[in-house]
Amino acid sequence: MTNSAPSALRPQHPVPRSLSGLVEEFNLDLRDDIDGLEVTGVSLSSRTVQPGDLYVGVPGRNSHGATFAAGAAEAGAVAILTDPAGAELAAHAGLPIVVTPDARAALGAVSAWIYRTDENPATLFAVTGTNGKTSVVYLLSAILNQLGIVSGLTSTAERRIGDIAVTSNLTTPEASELHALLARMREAEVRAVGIEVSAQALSRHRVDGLVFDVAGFTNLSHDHLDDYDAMEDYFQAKLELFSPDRSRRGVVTVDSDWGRRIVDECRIPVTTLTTRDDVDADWRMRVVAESALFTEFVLEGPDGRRLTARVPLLGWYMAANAVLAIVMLVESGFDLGAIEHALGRDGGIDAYIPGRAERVSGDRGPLVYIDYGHSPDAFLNTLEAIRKFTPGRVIMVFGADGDRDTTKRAEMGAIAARGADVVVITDFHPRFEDPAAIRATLIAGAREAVPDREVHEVADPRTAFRTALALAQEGDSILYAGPGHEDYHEVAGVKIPYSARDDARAALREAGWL
Ligand SMILES: CC(=O)N[C@H]1[C@@H](OP(=O)(O)OP(=O)(O)OC[C@H]2O[C@@H](n3ccc(=O)[nH]c3=O)[C@H](O)[C@@H]2O)O[C@H](CO)[C@@H](O)[C@@H]1O[C@H](C)C(=O)N[C@@H](C)C(=O)N[C@H](CCC(=O)O)C(=O)O
Ligand SMILES: Nc1ncnc2c1ncn2[C@@H]1O[C@H](COP(=O)(O)OP(=O)(O)OP(=O)(O)O)[C@@H](O)[C@H]1O
Repeated sequence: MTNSAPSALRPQHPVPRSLSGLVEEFNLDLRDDIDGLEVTGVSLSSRTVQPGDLYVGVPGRNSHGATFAAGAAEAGAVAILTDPAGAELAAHAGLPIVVTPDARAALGAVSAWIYRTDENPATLFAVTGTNGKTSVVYLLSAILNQLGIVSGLTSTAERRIGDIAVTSNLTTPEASELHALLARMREAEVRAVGIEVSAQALSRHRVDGLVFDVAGFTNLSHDHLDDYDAMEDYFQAKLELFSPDRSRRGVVTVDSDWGRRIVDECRIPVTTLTTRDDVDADWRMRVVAESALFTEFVLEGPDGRRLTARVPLLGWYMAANAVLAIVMLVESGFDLGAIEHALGRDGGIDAYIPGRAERVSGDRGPLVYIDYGHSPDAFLNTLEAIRKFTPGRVIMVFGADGDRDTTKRAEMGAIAARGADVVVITDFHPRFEDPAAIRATLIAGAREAVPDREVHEVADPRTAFRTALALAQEGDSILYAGPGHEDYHEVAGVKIPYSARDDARAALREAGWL
């Protein structure tokens, strides 16, 4: 069972720390009297302040956080930490002001100090890469549970401690939220944590104040070129995870040149992993059996070490994600034999990953998968995997994010047209963009790649899915890519409730397939 009431998980029994102690520890510039004041938490947003918090006001794209100091005071903040510009903006908010040159850069260490996350820390696993981060984090957590280790995770989908979960808004939380989560996990006696680390998190100080025990790399492909000028900048952002300030050791998938570059350019000890026959690596994975329901693999490593296991998931790449999780566990000190024993006893890795090639159809009718893939490479891999087990036609429903990397859209259209027999193009999160223009770019990409591909343009996602379903028969598969686990649709700044998983099930019932 899942409780999703609070929007963030914080320690339930925080131990107050003196504000003057904080000022002294970080050599902060004090502008007001703070004698006797204590802090029990830290928040980067006035909307999430809890009584006793230090409110941290940082400049953003839209506004300076210090503008919201009065709101933070009203919510119970005891003081504000900000930069000199923020100090002026917050001057009349009625909060004692503490100043540092770059408050965002200070946030990680300050949060670690307030929440004491360096005391008795759990083993920390970080996962980065364009695709597969969420999957690896869930696979890590599943294997840890099978080993009897209490674990926690933070992913694009949710932050989770055992049965308690909250929905995520960012892939990697801001440092204030991350340290609060780790403090809460310590209260729950969590001994190992899987943390999904985005490039943006590394560029924006979100994982500051932590050193990961093991960092894992999946792959790198075209995405986020709205946040980074070029693939090289995006790569450099990820490479930073493999530096001594960030991680003690690494496990790198070297299937791509990007992975090999991490090995060459990183400054920590790394172990390598491949799924390819033509690539050298310390560990090698081969798929030995697969179906629409599972993928079985053999993992071979140094000194003749070997493990056979299966994941209840579709596609070779899920086996690649699983072995990355396994080698990361081995690098942190777990015994491969013990892992094999635990997995063998349970018939494989007992993982459920919300919205990643998640099958929502039943025993009859077309197979329907809801997927979070929203990059060209994710489309390519998922389509290939589905094609393998589809005797009939593959029908793909998808759209593209508005206000995000526009340069990947034509390629997404092209890959869909090449990999599917029928393409239904719909709206995803148009945000503030014109949805018809986004659809037009996707359609142009599809038409240029395969001029005679059957393409339907259906703006409304509910109708789009029903259009696909009406075209499908027993033996066909429908891939609905994009929404994954999400439960909203973002249009012009408004989040409209919409769960593709629930809606697809409803449509299957209406059609008599469920
Ligand atoms: C580019 C980026 O990372 N932006 C993040 C950033 O926004 P920003 O600095 O522009 O903030 P802003 O809106 O100007 O506000 C300034 C400050 O005022 C505060 N504020 C604002 C309004 C208010 O009422 N009260 C208040 O206190 C804000 O909390 C913030 O601290 O700080 C905000 C608060 O934490 C984030 O919500 C926001 O993420 C936006 C939503 C975002 O879309 N980020 C994407 C690019 C992102 O980070 N994605 C990655 C990768 C995902 C993947 O791999 O696919 C991720 O890790 O999620
Ligand atoms: N190892 C992989 N290689 C290539 N594609 C993958 C891999 N793992 C997953 N994918 C594809 O990427 C999609 C997203 O997977 P996942 O959510 O695990 O990645 P992610 O890195 O967490 O993405 P995001 O940061 O956007 O959440 C999957 O549904 C699948 O289509």
